[in-house]
Amino acid sequence: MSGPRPVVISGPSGAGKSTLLKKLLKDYKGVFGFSVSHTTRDPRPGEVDGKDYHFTNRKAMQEDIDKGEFIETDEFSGNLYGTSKSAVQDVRAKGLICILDVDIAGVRHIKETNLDPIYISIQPPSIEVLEERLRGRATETEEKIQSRLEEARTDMEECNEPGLFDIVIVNSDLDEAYEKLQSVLKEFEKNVISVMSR
Ligand SMILES: Nc1ncnc2c1ncn2[C@@H]1O[C@H](COP(=O)(O)OP(=O)(O)OP(=O)(O)O)[C@@H](O)[C@H]1O
Ligand SMILES: Nc1nc2c(ncn2[C@@H]2O[C@H](COP(=O)(O)O)[C@@H](O)[C@H]2O)c(=O)[nH]1
Repeated sequence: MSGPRPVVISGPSGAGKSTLLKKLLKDYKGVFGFSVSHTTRDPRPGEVDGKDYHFTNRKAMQEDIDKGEFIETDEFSGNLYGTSKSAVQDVRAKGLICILDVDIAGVRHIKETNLDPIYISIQPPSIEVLEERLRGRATETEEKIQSRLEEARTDMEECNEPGLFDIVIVNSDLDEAYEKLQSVLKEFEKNVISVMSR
């Protein structure tokens, strides 16, 4: 694919990916665009269909998967998630750098495609802090918190696997993590340095 390299952001649920991405997308309007994933989970209060996710059901999503409309999909904590080809194309058609937020299985699936993105993992400082953040967000049932923590343990172990990520950013202090994210993007996306530095 031509154009600037997309950016894949991954990391445990609750590590702070959306918080960092929302800030980046707001601060760099006209530079980055978000690939809106599909999911079968219910919307959280404040989430907007078509902006945060394309909220769907399993039958409809499976039909679209069978038609070959997805780059990658994964089952995460009891729900299906996936990146459609059109989600990425829509962003790229606008000339924006496409940002994808996917779990670690999604990272592995994308590695088998020709997308050729930059891979960034956002990690929490510890599983205890992650649990506090997930509980503090107050969006999950106890059962879902436990399932997300289980997925997180695997993610935290696997994120340092050689060659899997270009960079792992530990999100302890939000401002520091955001600084690091910006500097990593400026380094990798040399063609947009001037735009980002304005
Ligand atoms: N550095 C930080 N310090 C303290 N709290 C943080 C920090 N970063 C994020 N948070 C808070 O942690 C919670 C989880 O953050 P966020 O929703 O961005 O995580 P996420 O990685 O996008 O999770 P998910 O994958 O489930 O969407 C939010 O309530 C957010 O405000
Ligand atoms: N493989 C994919 N994973 C995705 C996609 N969109 C989001 N995600 C990941 O799901 C979990 C949970 O997200 P939440 O919004 O329910 O908290 C998180 O790790 C996301 O990164 C996708 O299209 N493909």
